[in-house]
Amino acid sequence: MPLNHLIRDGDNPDITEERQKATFSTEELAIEIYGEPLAQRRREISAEVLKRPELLDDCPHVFLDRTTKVENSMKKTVAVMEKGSEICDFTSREELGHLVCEVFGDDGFPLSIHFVMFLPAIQGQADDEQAEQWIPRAMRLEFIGTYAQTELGHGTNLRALETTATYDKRTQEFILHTPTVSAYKWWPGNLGKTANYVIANAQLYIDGKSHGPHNFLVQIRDENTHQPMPGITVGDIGPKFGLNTNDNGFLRFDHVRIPRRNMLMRHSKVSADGVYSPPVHPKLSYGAMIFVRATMIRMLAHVVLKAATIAIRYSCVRRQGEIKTGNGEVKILEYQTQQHRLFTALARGFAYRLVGDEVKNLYEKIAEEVKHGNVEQLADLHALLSGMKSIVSYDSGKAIEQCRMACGGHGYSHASGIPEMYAVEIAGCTYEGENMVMLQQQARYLVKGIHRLAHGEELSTMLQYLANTSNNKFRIGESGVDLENALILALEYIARSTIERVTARLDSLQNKGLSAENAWNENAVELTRASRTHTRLWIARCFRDRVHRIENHAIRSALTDILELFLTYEVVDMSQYLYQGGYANSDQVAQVKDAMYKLLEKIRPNAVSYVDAYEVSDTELRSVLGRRDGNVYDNLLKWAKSNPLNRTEVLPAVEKHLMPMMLAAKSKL
Ligand SMILES: CCCCCCCCC/C=C/C(=O)SCCNC(=O)CCNC(=O)[C@H](O)C(C)(C)COP(=O)(O)OP(=O)(O)OC[C@H]1O[C@@H](n2cnc3c(N)ncnc32)[C@H](O)[C@@H]1OP(=O)(O)O
Ligand SMILES: Cc1cc2nc3c(=O)[nH]c(=O)nc-3n(C[C@H](O)[C@H](O)[C@H](O)COP(=O)(O)OP(=O)(O)OC[C@H]3O[C@@H](n4cnc5c(N)ncnc54)[C@H](O)[C@@H]3O)c2cc1C
Repeated sequence: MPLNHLIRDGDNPDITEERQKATFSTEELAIEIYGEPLAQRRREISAEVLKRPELLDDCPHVFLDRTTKVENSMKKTVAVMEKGSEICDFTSREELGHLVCEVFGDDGFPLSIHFVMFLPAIQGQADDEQAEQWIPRAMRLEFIGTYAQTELGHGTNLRALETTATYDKRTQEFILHTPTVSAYKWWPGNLGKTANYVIANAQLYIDGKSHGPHNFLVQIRDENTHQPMPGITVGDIGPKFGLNTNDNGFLRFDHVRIPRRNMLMRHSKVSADGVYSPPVHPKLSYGAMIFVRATMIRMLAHVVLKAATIAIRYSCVRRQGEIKTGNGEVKILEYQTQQHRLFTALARGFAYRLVGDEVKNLYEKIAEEVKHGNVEQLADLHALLSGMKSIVSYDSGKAIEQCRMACGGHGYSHASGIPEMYAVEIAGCTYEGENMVMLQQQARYLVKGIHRLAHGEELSTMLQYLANTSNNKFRIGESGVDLENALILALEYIARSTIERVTARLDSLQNKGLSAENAWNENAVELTRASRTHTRLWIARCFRDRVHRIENHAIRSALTDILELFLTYEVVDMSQYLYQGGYANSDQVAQVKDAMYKLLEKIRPNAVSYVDAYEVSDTELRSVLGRRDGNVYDNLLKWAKSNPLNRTEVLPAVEKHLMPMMLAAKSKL
């Protein structure tokens, strides 16, 4: 009985051959990733979706124009709401998330920001009475909401947002106003044509005094007619690099009045007579961003694993060139270069996915404490998430792009599915805090860590490695030191030495009289590097600990290969830092590379089984190259023929423009 559960009759023999080579059970690995009940429920949900044409696309959605894409997703939203509860448990985020991926793919859908930001903002920042008033209605979808924070002129620097919310004691209302063009809200997802309500972030003014940005619930469209409310100007911002099914929008408030109790008042309050009570932590109104930064790690990893699924499966059915002349053309996955770009992407996908679970759990624990007023761990969480969202969004983007290029010309076609995945995923470098800015948020925390250490103060668990100054020599190959430990210690050294070096430079510039701000800006690139090395270490350690906890021996062994590949790749990628301070020599770095190349060979026979175990259905994958059955060429031809440009043999535009030109050219002879 083969260990890979996806073998079927009629599949491309080249892919069946791969599946027969599996050395671990793909079903058991799926259970390790998703947990037993969910792994099964995901399959059942996928099977149910296939039976319901109203949940499926009539044609590949990349052939549709934007208006039709938006309409299509609205139509499917209604079908999901009507029939979805027969298919999945709506109270389970995981089940619902899977259903959404099957039905909508990556490109957005009308309720995405309602569920990802609007509801979480209310859940975290509304007081109990407000939550009781708004959440049940929002959950029943009596209205749709979004999160409107970014403005035309400011997204990063929240303290400079221009929208105002001025308290009018006389009527006990806030007046929401957009004073300039640059103060238009710009970008919020599903704002353009869908949402009835927004959580608007605006500068709170009471008696002429500013209290900084706060969140307010504002109705922008009538619940019955969907017409903009008085004082509201709203619309879609136009096509984007990706996410074109999403109607990201613009919004202007013209002295819009809302009741006092529409300010979200769990943490900050304004009494009827205009007395302001500040929150226990000044950044609690940033809670919805913290939530998304925590959850986006897994979403981004999911996209990497989908791209890896496509490129690895395709690389087993694509034959091109010979390794040994006369022996016939090989599957392109036999090339070491192909394995290197794809298996490292696979390793990053698994690492980010499993570490993403840990981040989510940590977030949930700290969010619960914050809800009860304990903000002790908020700074640690903010620093961690600032680094995580930056590293995972950027390195996932690189991995997806490698998967795309590894598919050659067909990777450039939308038939591969990867261009859209890349366009959606890479937005993660920008939204929820532009990466360079977020890396610097984390760098502040790291620099503080070095200063605390110098003053003999206690460090948080996350930073304790900064005190390990005896780790100053690469121990690869030493007896009693296994590969994993040597690599983790090397990553610790890289992070510690980078953070120490940049902190020393900052301190020295300030000692010479430069202001703290200028010294910071002069070192900003190095500070972002310090953040990156720290976060990559944190991911590596967290991934290692997760793999070590696996009880099933065969699965632990399968994921240990992936872990070791991940660690060797990370160390090789950052090896220039190992030479600083003489930690390692070039022979030792060559040893790491050799270990990495051996791991590529070891992973090769299981490559298809690793991605099969991640279990993304063909419906969700929306890729001709990544089909489970490996029957790529016939289906590429079908896909091309179904393209609307091929509906007529002679395109009306050819008749109208080119033919007259050519006829005229002939008549001149
Ligand atoms: C895959 C398909 C998916 C598809 C799904 C797609 C969904 C996408 C939806 C996207 C939605 C959005 O983008 S919504 C909009 C998101 N916007 C953003 O993320 C804006 C980014 N900007 C910010 O977060 C802020 O402005 C930031 C850069 C942090 C600076 O804020 P401030 O100026 O207020 O604060 P600073 O002076 O820098 O910092 C003062 C102190 O506060 C701390 N601090 C700052 N933020 C903090 C926070 N959140 N929690 C705790 N502490 C915080 C700092 O560490 C400092 O600590 P000390 O050092 O100790 O003093
Ligand atoms: C797909 C997508 C969906 C979005 N959805 C929403 C949404 O639902 N709701 C919402 O409110 N917003 C949303 N946004 C907006 C998003 O949050 C912002 O675009 C993001 O926070 C970046 O801000 P910005 O556009 O002002 O970039 P800028 O801050 O203008 O960045 C431009 C450049 O300036 C640099 N820079 C800026 N400040 C600094 C600094 N202090 N130090 C160093 N460099 C700096 C940046 O690194 C970057 O290179 C979305 C954006 C996208 C792309």
